[in-house]
Amino acid sequence: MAETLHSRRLSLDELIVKLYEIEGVKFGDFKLKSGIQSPVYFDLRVIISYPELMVQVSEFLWDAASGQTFQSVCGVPYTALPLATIISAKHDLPMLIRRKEAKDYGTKKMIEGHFQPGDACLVVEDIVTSGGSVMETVEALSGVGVKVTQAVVLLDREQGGAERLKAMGIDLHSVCTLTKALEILQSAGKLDEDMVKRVTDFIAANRFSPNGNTSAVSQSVGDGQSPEKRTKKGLSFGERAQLCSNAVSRRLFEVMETKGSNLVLSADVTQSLQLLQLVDKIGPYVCAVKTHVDILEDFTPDFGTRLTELATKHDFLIFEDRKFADIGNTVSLQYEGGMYRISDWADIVNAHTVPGSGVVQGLKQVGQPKGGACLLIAEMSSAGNLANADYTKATVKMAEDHRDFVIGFICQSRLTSDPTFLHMTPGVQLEEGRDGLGQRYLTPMEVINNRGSDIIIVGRGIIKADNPEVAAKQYQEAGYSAYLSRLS
Ligand SMILES: O=c1ccn([C@@H]2O[C@H](COP(=O)(O)O)[C@@H](O)[C@H]2O)c(=O)[nH]1
Repeated sequence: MAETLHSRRLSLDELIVKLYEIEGVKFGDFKLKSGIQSPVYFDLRVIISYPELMVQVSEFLWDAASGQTFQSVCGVPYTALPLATIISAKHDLPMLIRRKEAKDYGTKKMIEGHFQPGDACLVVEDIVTSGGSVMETVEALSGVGVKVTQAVVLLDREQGGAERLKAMGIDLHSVCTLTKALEILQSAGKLDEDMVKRVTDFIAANRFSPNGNTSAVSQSVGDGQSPEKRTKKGLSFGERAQLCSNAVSRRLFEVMETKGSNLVLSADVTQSLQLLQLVDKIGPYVCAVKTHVDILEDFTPDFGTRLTELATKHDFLIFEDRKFADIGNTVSLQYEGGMYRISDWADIVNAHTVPGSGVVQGLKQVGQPKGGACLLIAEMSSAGNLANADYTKATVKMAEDHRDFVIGFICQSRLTSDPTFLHMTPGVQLEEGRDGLGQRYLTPMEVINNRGSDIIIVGRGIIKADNPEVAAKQYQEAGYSAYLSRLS
């Protein structure tokens, strides 16, 4: 009878060669999601077709995490889910599953499985690059009170992920590093010296800093520029998506990149049907739709579901501009309950910071388990508003202190160089000007290119146009070309 993998533990060298043979790792020229050209590409999803190999990988992972104590194990979806399942079954360690969906309607939870608050959980991942996916899972677990201080990965690409996780208090144990894998594959005659050098150079030039700051991310390969020049131009929305540990900001950046839109429609109309019809027309041009649900004269409980269906149809996020501004307990009730049940359908809400950080804590308690996120109002567009420089600075600090739930700002200019924070600016029209009630308008070019914001929020410039769809297209183009000119 042929020897099966079950009958004998593979050595690390054998494991890496096997992964190469099943094309879990490939060498050549690959365009990554971020647009970067890479000489190496990992697709460890293929291991699900090799059950015996999956068992071997799981045992390596288990050994790499040995010596730690956990009450549960949780795989980063999707590739690491079967690996965590095998560890759970073989070592009688209860498993938790993190739902990958950023949103949760109704009763579904973000974390499935039984646990006690304060339980320690081992997070399992197949590959770590920036550490973003591990952090996403850690945050979902932390949101329900499960502690994570240890994570284990099959392959560490050595691009700064371990350091970023360390900065968040998580020790990353790896079965193999990319350097070691290259060494093994070269000795096994699978790679020549030239390819090993190409990959090593690529990794050295593409590292993430522990805090994800733009200045420390050098993406010099692929466009022939020096890291310094590239840094000055800033990162693309796609590159910033990869740095986000919050699922909502990551998704928003991805939608912006994919749809070529940094336009948010402010759907300030007073009839539900009018709003839904408007959104159905404008949906293709926007990355998010902003609502003021309390101005609807005919609100019914199915409003959220209908808007959510349109969000799925046109691939945008929903931002309820509720501007919470009360003590934590009250805002948590306002967010979750009442007749609007905002936390059931809005991906993003926002808050004034005047009550202090309790407002964020109250919102986080409700929103985080449901996959929601929050923007802080750091500056306003209206004439004579009281948000002075100190207030704005304190707001930025509050966002930094709650970066697991706060994803950015409502503001009039860029407030921080941290590429994971989103900057959204209202008070935008194609011509500068004012309305009769103190609203001040800047142009997309001024807001995005000159002031460094990311997103334009446009209401009446679209809604009151003769043809809102044509206007939305114009704003989409104006906003996105201002962003592209900032990058070039
Ligand atoms: O500082 C702020 C904060 C929020 N808004 C909101 O944005 C829209 C702007 O609508 P326009 O018709 O484009 O003027 C509106 O919903 C405001 O509540 C803001 O304008 N300024």
